[in-house]
Amino acid sequence: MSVFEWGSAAARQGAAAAVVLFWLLLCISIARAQRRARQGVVQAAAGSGVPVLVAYASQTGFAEQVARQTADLLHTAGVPSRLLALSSVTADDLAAAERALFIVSTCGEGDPPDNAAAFVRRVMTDGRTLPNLHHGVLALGDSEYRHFCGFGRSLDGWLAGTGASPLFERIEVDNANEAAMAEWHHRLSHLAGTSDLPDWQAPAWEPWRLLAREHLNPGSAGGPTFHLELAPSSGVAADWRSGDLVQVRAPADPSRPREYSIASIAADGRVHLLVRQERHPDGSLGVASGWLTEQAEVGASIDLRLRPHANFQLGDNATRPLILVGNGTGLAGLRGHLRARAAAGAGRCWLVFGERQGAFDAYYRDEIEGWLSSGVLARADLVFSRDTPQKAYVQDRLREAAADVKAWLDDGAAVYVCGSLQGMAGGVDAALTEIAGADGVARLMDGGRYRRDVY
Ligand SMILES: Cc1cc2nc3c(=O)[nH]c(=O)nc-3n(C[C@H](O)[C@H](O)[C@H](O)COP(=O)(O)O)c2cc1C
Repeated sequence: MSVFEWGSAAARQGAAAAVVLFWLLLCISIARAQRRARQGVVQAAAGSGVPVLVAYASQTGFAEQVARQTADLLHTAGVPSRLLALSSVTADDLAAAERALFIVSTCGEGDPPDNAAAFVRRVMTDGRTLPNLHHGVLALGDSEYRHFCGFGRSLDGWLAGTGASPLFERIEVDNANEAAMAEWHHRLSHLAGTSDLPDWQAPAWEPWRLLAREHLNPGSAGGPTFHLELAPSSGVAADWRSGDLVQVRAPADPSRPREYSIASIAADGRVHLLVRQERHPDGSLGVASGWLTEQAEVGASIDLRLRPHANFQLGDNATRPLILVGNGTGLAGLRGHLRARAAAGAGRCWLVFGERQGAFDAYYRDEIEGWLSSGVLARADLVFSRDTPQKAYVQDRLREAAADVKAWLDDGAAVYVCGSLQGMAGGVDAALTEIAGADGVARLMDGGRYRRDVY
């Protein structure tokens, strides 16, 4: 073997050893990186003991119900969680959380629910980055609206901009669609590290009996409006708070339940509803309103379930003065509160109600007059738009009575608005903003003194 050959063999062996060493180092570093990545995923899934933040923004209670059930399921699987209304989530909460689930609906026209307004104003403009946060978004909506899941989408976009990492792609739920809810359940199982979570339980439908129905406005220029009374067929007393809703399942379209505000209190023993009969341009009846007001006979069995509506209950406002504002069938939710106040015998109330013609559309007139004489109502303004040459609406009456509205608010009154989203809710909001200022309205909203059930 020549020196050259020996040298060349040694060089070859050295080179081979270097390649093997390099390859070994590469393998070790790949294995470490994979282990780190695996740990990261496992940590994001199983967590490090920091509770999972479950935040909800809900207008009529569905998102809140799903959020509660989500927190319960995580708890069952041994994953600690912290359930908060989005309105009370701060930027610090998000910075401290490692994992957060957002369950948010959309209302108005692609807008956030009222109880998300403070979060949008304070946190979504904070400019903070959240690189340590892993998040999941369940966006609840209804594809019949133009801005489907508008708020869920903008929240998700904002989270992406903060540098937070999605645990999974945003799930959009169209009108409580079961497949999307099953997907959410699947994601929760993954997050909890178990395939064994109890099933997702939609609240059960109960048979109720239609006991009475009265047409309240024959001769009106508006659609026929009915007072209905229902009781559980089981005979077992049902329980709810004033402000709550019912969902009704009509036989012609069981997949799309419709919601109605309850116009009575549990002590009445019956759910009262105020239902306008809808008619489509082709003359056909609305599916649920037609069923309730015409097709179902008195005595018929109606599938119904009660739905708590925390945003519209009296809650902390139980003894505050109340300004109750609404139009049309929105009187239902306000009547529930007035009956609750009559039963409790506490607090001043002022009703501002709008409809078309006093001669036909003054629903529950005797009861309202009774409340005025017994003192349950300190004041009632019934505003009939077609009775005066200058059409006037509830928002106009609030403006005319601005000094009194201000005095009531200064006395700590809460404002409850029930009825049409189109026209009325925006008009009332604008009038209140003129009277109390934008900051004043924001303070009312943040303090839970401005509640809306609008549709
Ligand atoms: C007045 C009103 C406005 C709504 N606007 C929208 C909308 O713009 N886009 C949408 O996807 N869903 C819209 N929805 C549907 C709700 O987001 C959907 O019913 C959701 O399940 C309600 O959840 P919540 O009870 O937690 O508020 C609206 C519902 C109501 C009552």
